[in-house]
Amino acid sequence: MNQSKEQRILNFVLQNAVRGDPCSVVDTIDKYCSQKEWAMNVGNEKGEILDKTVEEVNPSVALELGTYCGYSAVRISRLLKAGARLLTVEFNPEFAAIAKQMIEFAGVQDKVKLLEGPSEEIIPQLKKKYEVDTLDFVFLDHWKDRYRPDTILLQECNLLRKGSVLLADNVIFPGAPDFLDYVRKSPHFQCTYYPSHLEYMQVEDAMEKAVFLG
Ligand SMILES: O=c1[nH]cnc2c(O)cc(-c3ccc(F)cc3)cc12
Ligand SMILES: [Mg+2]
Repeated sequence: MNQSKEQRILNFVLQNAVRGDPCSVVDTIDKYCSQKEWAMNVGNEKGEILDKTVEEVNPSVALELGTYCGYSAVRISRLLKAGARLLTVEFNPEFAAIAKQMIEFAGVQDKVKLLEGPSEEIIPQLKKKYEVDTLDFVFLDHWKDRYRPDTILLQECNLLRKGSVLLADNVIFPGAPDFLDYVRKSPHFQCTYYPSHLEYMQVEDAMEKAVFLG
């Protein structure tokens, strides 16, 4: 059975990156996806915006919606302080299986918990099943049509506190216009727009930061 693109990305990392070195895993994925096969990792340009936001927030508990191959899970978790954790949600079982191996190879498995299933089912379980009180940081990078409903669901589940930071990928391409409209019009969010480019391409894209005001 011929391999998936995601399996080829993982194999390239296993053969070319340094086990236990998250930066080498991130750099190796970027090398493969810029030179051989495009893939929907956040990439290095937007990844630097992600890094700066994570460093600014310095979260104890972070949530990622949309794990894919684990690129941003590795990127985020490499910046987390001792004892901090990242919960990452992936709906697609094939992607989750790849991400699990990627996370373990990078050596960040003790900081990352990979949750397989739809975000709308997992978010309501975070408090009781995953012992979350509130989330300090949320990276939205899953399906654009879920950004707005999942942001509302996070509020309904009391998972946000004054100062919780949401960062959304792809608000221009593929685009999440209903999410942008919602957070920018809501009195409960203070928004900042970060123009950038689609990963590995010269296409315009952007990230939106939305800080929950309580
Ligand atoms: O579906 C996506 N989830 C998360 N991130 C994405 C991302 O960064 C890019 C894209 C994407 C971009 C261009 C294209 F022609 C087709 C798909 C999709 C996702
Ligand atoms: Mg994305």
